[in-house]
Amino acid sequence: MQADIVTIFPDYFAPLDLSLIGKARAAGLVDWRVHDLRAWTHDRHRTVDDTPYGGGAGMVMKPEPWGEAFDAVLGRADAPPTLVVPTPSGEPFRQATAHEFAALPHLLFACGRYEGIDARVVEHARTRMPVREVSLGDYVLNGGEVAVLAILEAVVRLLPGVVGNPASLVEESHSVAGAGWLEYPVYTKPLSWRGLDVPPVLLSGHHGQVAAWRAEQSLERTRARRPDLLPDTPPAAEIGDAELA
Ligand SMILES: COc1cccc(Cn2ccc3ccc(-c4cc(N)[nH]n4)cc32)c1
Repeated sequence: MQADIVTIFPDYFAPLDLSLIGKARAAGLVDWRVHDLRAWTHDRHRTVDDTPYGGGAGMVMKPEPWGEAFDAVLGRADAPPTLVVPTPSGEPFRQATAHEFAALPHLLFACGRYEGIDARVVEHARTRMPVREVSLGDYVLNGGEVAVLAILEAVVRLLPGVVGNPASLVEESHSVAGAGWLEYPVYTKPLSWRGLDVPPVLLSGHHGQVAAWRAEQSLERTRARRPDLLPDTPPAAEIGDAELA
């Protein structure tokens, strides 16, 4: 997979060379290039923003540098990349989205700042490449860089050969392979820690009983914390009331 990242804060992506994602790059499983948007400015102050038409607080990112940055990336690409634009108004980025992105050969990430990017940038981009505007959640960041770091980690770890034990990708929370329930609690040595013991079932050696316990734990957690993932099951509090009734 090839990823191009356009940002006014290229140093944000230095951490990518650490950890698993860095190893994936060294193994040739993914390559990314970080581009400073200001490379496509032509004024003395390397201006990337201006005041919003229609008034309002803050500044908006000018379209010209973005257009030239995309021209440069497209000009070097054999086929158009998919443009990924983090924004509070995007479609929710979920595990299923990560799987979709992991199947794509080339991603181009646009990291906005200020109050966002002039809308014509995405409008024009749609005439020459697929575009996905994605939100990481219902909260507002100051820019797209943190979102791209999260998206890249979620996507690259799904690439074949990146994660040591592919089986560990199957049981995960929100995994599309599983029921999409939340992760069950995990334990390791010591057996007892500060008066807290490992659940005995996990020491039983009965794989069926362990699997059943883990499924129940996942379901219980999902009901309590994410009833939205079980659309036809009311939240735990209501279940308690119903059982008491
Ligand atoms: C565009 O509308 C905005 C309204 C108020 C602030 C900002 C700040 N901002 C600039 C670029 C940018 C890119 C992504 C995000 C973002 C994504 C998620 N899930 N939360 N926040 C926020 C961004 C933008």
